[in-house]
Amino acid sequence: MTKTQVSASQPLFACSDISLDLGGREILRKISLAVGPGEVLGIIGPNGAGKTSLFEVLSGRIAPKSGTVTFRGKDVTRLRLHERARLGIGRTYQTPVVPEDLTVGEVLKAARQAYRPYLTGDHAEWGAELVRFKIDSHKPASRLDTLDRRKLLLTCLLMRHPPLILMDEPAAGLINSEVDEFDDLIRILSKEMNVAIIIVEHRIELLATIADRVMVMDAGETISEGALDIVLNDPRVHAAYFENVVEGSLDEEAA
Ligand SMILES: Nc1ncnc2c1ncn2[C@@H]1O[C@H](COP(=O)(O)OP(=O)(O)OP(=O)(O)O)[C@@H](O)[C@H]1O
Repeated sequence: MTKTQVSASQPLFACSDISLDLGGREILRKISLAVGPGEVLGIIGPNGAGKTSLFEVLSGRIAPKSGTVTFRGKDVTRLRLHERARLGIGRTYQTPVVPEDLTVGEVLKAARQAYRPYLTGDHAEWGAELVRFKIDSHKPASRLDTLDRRKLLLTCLLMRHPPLILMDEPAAGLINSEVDEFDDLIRILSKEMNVAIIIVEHRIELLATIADRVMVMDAGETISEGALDIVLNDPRVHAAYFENVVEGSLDEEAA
């Protein structure tokens, strides 16, 4: 049985007909998706397409106007962010915001104690090792650079072995050598540790190596979905990009 068949018959995580209004505007319209264990779904789309708003709904930060979100067959649409996090729905953000007043050790301790029963220091060390984060317990989190902020937050996430991670542009703000390290980690999580990943990512070359499927959004709707090479040749995808970004950039990225 292929991963696609698994996600179609028995998804780990899914949403169905999600619609969302914000500020009196329709932001999302009838979005549906599903992923199975270890499957990677890439989400692309021009600026303002609704990708981050969809993550707000999937992670539980914003309730949709209509539609359902399910995890392991259970309806979690009305569960809040921390309740979904406890179930194993992890999320990373475009901007890695850390608690400015806490030290690295205090952040890790708070993350361990957010779960019942409490996670141990071993769990934290395991997560840190996985992302190659050198724990300096007394260092204020506010003094970490972008890479280490991302690593600290991922350590907090990974220490509880989430079966699903929603990643919103995980390499934003990193320099090239740091990006490579992160891309390797994403591969390990999905391909070796069977973590399902839904990733908003503009870099076509990364999606070409990690994504099992890609979904393209524009103006709050899904306009194409399937294998990367298929969606990149979809006339609707070209139309969406050519109307929104510098002409030819999608072709250049795909080349
Ligand atoms: N709180 C809000 N109130 C009103 N409109 C909002 C709100 N948050 C987002 N929007 C609008 O929703 C639309 C989708 O925004 P969103 O950030 O989800 O898009 P995106 O695809 O993630 O874009 P980008 O690639 O630039 O991050 C945009 O037009 C944005 O202005």
